[in-house]
Amino acid sequence: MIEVRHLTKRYGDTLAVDDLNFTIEKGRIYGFLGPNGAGKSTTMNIITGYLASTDGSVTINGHDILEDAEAAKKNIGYLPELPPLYFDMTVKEYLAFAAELKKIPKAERKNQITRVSATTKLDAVQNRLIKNLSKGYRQRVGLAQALLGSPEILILDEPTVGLDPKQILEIRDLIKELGKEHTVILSSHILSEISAVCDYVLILSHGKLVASDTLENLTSLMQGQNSLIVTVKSSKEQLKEILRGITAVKEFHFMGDCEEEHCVKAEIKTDPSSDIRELLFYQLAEKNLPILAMQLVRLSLEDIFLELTADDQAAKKVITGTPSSPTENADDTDTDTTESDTEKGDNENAVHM
Ligand SMILES: Nc1ncnc2c1ncn2[C@@H]1O[C@H](COP(=O)(O)OP(=O)(O)OP(=O)(O)O)[C@@H](O)[C@H]1O
Repeated sequence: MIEVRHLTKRYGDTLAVDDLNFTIEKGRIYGFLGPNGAGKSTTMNIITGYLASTDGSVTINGHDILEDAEAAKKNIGYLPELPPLYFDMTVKEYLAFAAELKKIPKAERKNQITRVSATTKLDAVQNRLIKNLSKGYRQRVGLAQALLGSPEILILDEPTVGLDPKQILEIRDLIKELGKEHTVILSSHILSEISAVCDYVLILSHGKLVASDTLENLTSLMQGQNSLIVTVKSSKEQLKEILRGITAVKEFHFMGDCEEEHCVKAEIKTDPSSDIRELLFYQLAEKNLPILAMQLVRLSLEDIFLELTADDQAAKKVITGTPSSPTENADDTDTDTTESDTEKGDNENAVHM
């Protein structure tokens, strides 16, 4: 649907987009995520034909955005970070104006305006001046404008910036609805927004793509395994003996901050497909070793984002595509195979099975 190949953009000495390659497929909601200055807006402006690239190509449904701009742009509805609204127009006037600009045939304009107004719930404010609308409603007008011409793809640059919490939820729900009929690319630096709305995540850092995968795969790729933190009323030796007998346990280490007396706290890493909580409970119960706390830890998108966009990490880690290529993640894993009881740091006393 959209093919981005070797896309590069320089502003003078600033390399804003650095050899980007990715493909957008039909029917998904894509999250375009990255810290400020990562190159999200620049990439979106190039994909939508608002900005020329320094190098590389963007093809939309087979049409090159530079060589075949009109045909390519027909497939895209764009809501820029600052929507180009005319504040002295009413909603109805503005949508008529936008329909004309998009060269929608005159006979179809009225129907299309009625349709996009209903979708974005603008019916009640058709005759209001845009300057008198709330920011949430103005954003709906921007979305309605993007929907004119029934484009297959919607590109939304930070669509909830500056909205209040209620408006944010309304716009998110609207985007999810739109995702049923359109392929959506949504840029945001709000992680909860991407988690709540998107099926697929592209993470940019310093103009480079550092991750491209489903949210689910990203989590399991980054994590590689499940992590369980337990506090048990036992000695280290007793807990070690039990953990060594459970085949799904990949490694464990003792943590230094057990609050209770005569107890140990350990982090246990297991195969991602295994949940050892019940087995561990029964085995500890058999030995009369009470569990005081047990917590399954999963990586949040925030953890993944911070890891991938940390300056030194971005250069060396690239996660793309299927979950069957986790080797780039291997340097995450502590390969120390020696056993140690010292309680210095979390990874210094790791015991690998
Ligand atoms: N017109 C411009 N002239 C010079 N440098 C620019 C211009 N536009 C963007 N840049 C620079 O290019 C880099 C990428 O900017 P861009 O706006 O694409 O990032 P972004 O990820 O969208 O950030 P934000 O979330 O802050 O909008 C930044 O270093 C920015 O300062």
